[in-house]
Amino acid sequence: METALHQAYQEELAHLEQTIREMEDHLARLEAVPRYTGQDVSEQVLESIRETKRRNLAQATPEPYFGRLDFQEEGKPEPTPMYIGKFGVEKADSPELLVIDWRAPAASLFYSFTGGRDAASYESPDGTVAGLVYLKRNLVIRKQILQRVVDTFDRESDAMAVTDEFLLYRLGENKDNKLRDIVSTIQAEQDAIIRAGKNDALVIQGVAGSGKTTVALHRLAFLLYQYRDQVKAEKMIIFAPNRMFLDYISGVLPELGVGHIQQTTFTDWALELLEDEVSLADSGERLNRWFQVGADRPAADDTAPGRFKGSIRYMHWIDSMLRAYEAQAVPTEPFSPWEGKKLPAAIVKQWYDVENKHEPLMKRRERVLARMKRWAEMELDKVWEVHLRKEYKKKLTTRLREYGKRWTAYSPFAFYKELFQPEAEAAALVRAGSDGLAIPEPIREQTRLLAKKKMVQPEDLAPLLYIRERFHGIPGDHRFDHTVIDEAQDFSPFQVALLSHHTKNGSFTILGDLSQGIHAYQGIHRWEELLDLFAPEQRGFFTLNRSYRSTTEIIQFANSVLQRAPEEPPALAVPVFRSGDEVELEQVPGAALVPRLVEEIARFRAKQEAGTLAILTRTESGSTVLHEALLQAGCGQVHRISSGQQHYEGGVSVLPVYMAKGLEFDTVLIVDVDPVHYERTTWDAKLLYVGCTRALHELKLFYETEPSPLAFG
Ligand SMILES: Nc1ncnc2c1ncn2[C@@H]1O[C@H](COP(=O)(O)OP(=O)(O)OP(=O)(O)O)[C@@H](O)[C@H]1O
Repeated sequence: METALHQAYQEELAHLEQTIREMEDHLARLEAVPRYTGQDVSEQVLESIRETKRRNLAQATPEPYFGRLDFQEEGKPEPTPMYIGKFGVEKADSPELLVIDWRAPAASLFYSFTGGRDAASYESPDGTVAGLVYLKRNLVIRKQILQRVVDTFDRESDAMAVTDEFLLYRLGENKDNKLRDIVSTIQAEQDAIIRAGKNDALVIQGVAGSGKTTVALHRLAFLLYQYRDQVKAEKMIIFAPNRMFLDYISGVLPELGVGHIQQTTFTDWALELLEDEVSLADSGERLNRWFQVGADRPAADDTAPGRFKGSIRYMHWIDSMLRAYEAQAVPTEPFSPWEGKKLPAAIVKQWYDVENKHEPLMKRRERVLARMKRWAEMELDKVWEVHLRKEYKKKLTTRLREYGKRWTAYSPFAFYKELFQPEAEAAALVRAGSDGLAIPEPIREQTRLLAKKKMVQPEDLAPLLYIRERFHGIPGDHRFDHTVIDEAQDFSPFQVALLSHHTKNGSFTILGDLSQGIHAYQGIHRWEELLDLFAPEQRGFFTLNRSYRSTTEIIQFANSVLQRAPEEPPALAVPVFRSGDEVELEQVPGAALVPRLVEEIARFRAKQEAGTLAILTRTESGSTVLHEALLQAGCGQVHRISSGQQHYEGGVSVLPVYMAKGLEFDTVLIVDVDPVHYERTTWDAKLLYVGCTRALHELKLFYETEPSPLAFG
């Protein structure tokens, strides 16, 4: 065994040296060709090909590949080794490949092959390619140095079967403050999602730590490779829950050689499209209200403003209001540009209802008014008396302006605001098309009060954009080639329906976890709420149940939290077998908590590779107080993460548990795990579950007198 490993290492060392020599030689030759800056189109194309090769070679040389697969295609005399890396690299003087891009069809076998002696196959543009796998090997190369060779399958050896050894080695590493790519260890169930076709709306329910975010980012890189003639990076967009999270994931795409993909939050995107006509009511205050401890917390049912205004029923209500406006907008009197001349109202209506029917509402208005002007000018040309013509022209301008005023042009916000006014006009609109939906009085009142200050809540943004779309349309070139929605359990059906209008061909990756639905006052409660927005043949539903982030002990503990909740959990995470320390639930009297945490931080910092540690509090005010106390206790640099945070610094952080969603830390310490802060409710169970599943290697929970019923018993 030892000898075999040694031989494999020597063989790979020689191959690596040879590959690097060839790559460096190739790069030197390309660098020697002077950059073409002239106007000849074919020369420009050749230069751009050379430039891509230069870039790929420069990016690939430090770590040219991470995997090797020996595959004997049916009909071929012997197996051929394929080396798989982040970037495809050709030989200098032939189109033969030194390294295959991980996204290429042949490379898919490296991920989908999970062992066994039977024939394996992959799909290529020319059809299915079948054959036998002889060897699957993982290689770790850092800065051109071969660090590790691990065979996960060897047909020649009886001792070997596919194991997770290499995956476990990668998972055991400490993390810094950024999410990383996983190209070398993508698992078969993740690969199926990454390589799914472009024109499907994929909805992925994945347990905490199952790699949803990571998989979505790899999928973008795949789509850009596979459909390079149809999709452009700058036409793809990722929606993430907050700016700090965007900062946290910002490293993955550049690592995969992909740039220029738009990354935003729904709020930022919407406010920009609305040209900042409105501002958002204080989001920190809103979070504090929803995440407060005790009986005053509002119910997260369908009457919660976010659920109500995020529903498709509400979208239909807005629709009916727009229809009412459409029906009533055109003045009913004829247009008279001057005495004695009339354009019958029926003709104006005909121009509006028939000729411009397919235009958005405000464009229709503009077009009809322009048409009326043209009609009047033509009539004016028939007037021969010069003095009358002059007089009529003046009148025409004034009367057209007055007519235009009677035909109200709204901005999206002005229109939306009207819908909540008790006054006559809104009442008329309501009568004309309310479709029976009664807006609960508290919601109406709150919307009205905020609107007076030109403010809205996050759940008003989708309706506002919807109105904007109906008023002005969405230009074709403003639509996205692909849209990713991360933490989609916090999105409303209205938001997703709206985004589907902004996305070509229903090309979506929508991912989330219902067990982490801690914003249930605005998000979905079942995936069907989103799936039903897409035609059955155009959607796909995937589940990821294996959790890669945390140790077995942590996952088992987190699962037990969900199981102690009153409601049955949707799906429990299955840990990858990576064992670590037991989860600790520790009683610490109030005054002793800060010294105890200081001790934990010191112990953590003393480790060779310290990584990241988070202390999770139940509320934002709790983290402010604790952060201050830790600083007072001389704990050194500790970051406090609050809502509105832009960057994630790593190191030691104190934050409310709901802000930790999507992030991960080597060590997690959760305080106040008692019956007051974490009651036996489904909601609190989800919160505590989110907290526990942030930990990669170590999890400790603290309580003062009695542990939370969700953590014990
Ligand atoms: N195939 C894999 N190989 C190595 N690491 C992986 C793999 N899949 C996931 N991971 C790691 O697991 C961790 C969790 O990944 P990620 O944050 O994408 O999961 P998630 O499902 O979005 O999590 P959550 O819902 O809890 O926020 C990351 O550290 C990621 O690198």
